Amino acid sequence: MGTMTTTESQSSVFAQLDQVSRRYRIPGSLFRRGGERWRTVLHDISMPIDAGATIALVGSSGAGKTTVARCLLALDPVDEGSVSCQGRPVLPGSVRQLRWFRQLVQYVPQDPASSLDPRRPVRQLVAEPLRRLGVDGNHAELVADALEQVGLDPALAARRPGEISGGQAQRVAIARAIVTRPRLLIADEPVSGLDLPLRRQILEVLARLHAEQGTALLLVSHDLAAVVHLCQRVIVLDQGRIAEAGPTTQLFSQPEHPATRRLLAAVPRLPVPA
Ligand SMILES: Nc1ncnc2c1ncn2[C@@H]1O[C@H](COP(=O)(O)OP(=O)(O)OP(=O)(O)O)[C@@H](O)[C@H]1O
Repeated sequence: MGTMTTTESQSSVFAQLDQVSRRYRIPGSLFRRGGERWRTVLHDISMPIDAGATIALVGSSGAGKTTVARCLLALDPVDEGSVSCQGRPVLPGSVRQLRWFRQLVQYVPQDPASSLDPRRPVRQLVAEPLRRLGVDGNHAELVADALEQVGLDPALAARRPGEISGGQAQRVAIARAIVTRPRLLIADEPVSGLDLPLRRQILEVLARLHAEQGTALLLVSHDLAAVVHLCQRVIVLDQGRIAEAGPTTQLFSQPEHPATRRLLAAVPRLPVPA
């Protein structure tokens, strides 16, 4: 690595967290003698994401996965370190300041179906990022294209969230996230709470997006089978630190860190080559 020039080492990195720490003030602690108390939930996280990569972020509940995603999305500020995309710093800011970044990096939040405004038809819900970010082009065509990519019947565009199924709503949320044609999609537990056939459908949508559009994926998931199916690399978080990271097959067949072993022990029949 030491022999790499700066240009070479940066050429394939699309976005990254560099030595990021994040902490929260412990509620009520303002009134304690001796000042405020803080709890650090991310410690020194460095995470380069190459263009077109498929990366899973795994770890037990509370390990810090969603916080990493929110820092990377500039939804949360970082207390130390930095976030960048295409070599430009990314700081929480106004829609106008972050317009370039929001077009490139999109998010499917946890439980996306509940984040859809029930009063609006699918067509408007999917078009919303185009309007908000002031994206040029024919919005109706971009919406139709996004709906097609997630395998939704164009006839659904006129319906409201209450008139579609849970799996369809999940796909609407993904369509809304990909309508700006992002280069990185961050999906937080996109298949949790879905039954097996729906899980497969959603994973296929994400796999196709990567295969056909070259979109990089960062998947936050407890579902290690989904991780094996979709992601080339895995990052294991444990108590706010990176415990272990590497290619999925290698990491899951020869886990070194106890946190990785614990995760694997909870899934007896993971389809990983020995
Ligand atoms: N707004 C907040 N204020 C204080 N503490 C927070 C806040 N958000 C998260 N935390 C704490 O940060 C830690 C990491 O939370 P985070 O949601 O990132 O974990 P996670 O790995 O995504 O968990 P899960 O798998 O349960 O979603 C947890 O201990 C959580 O309680």
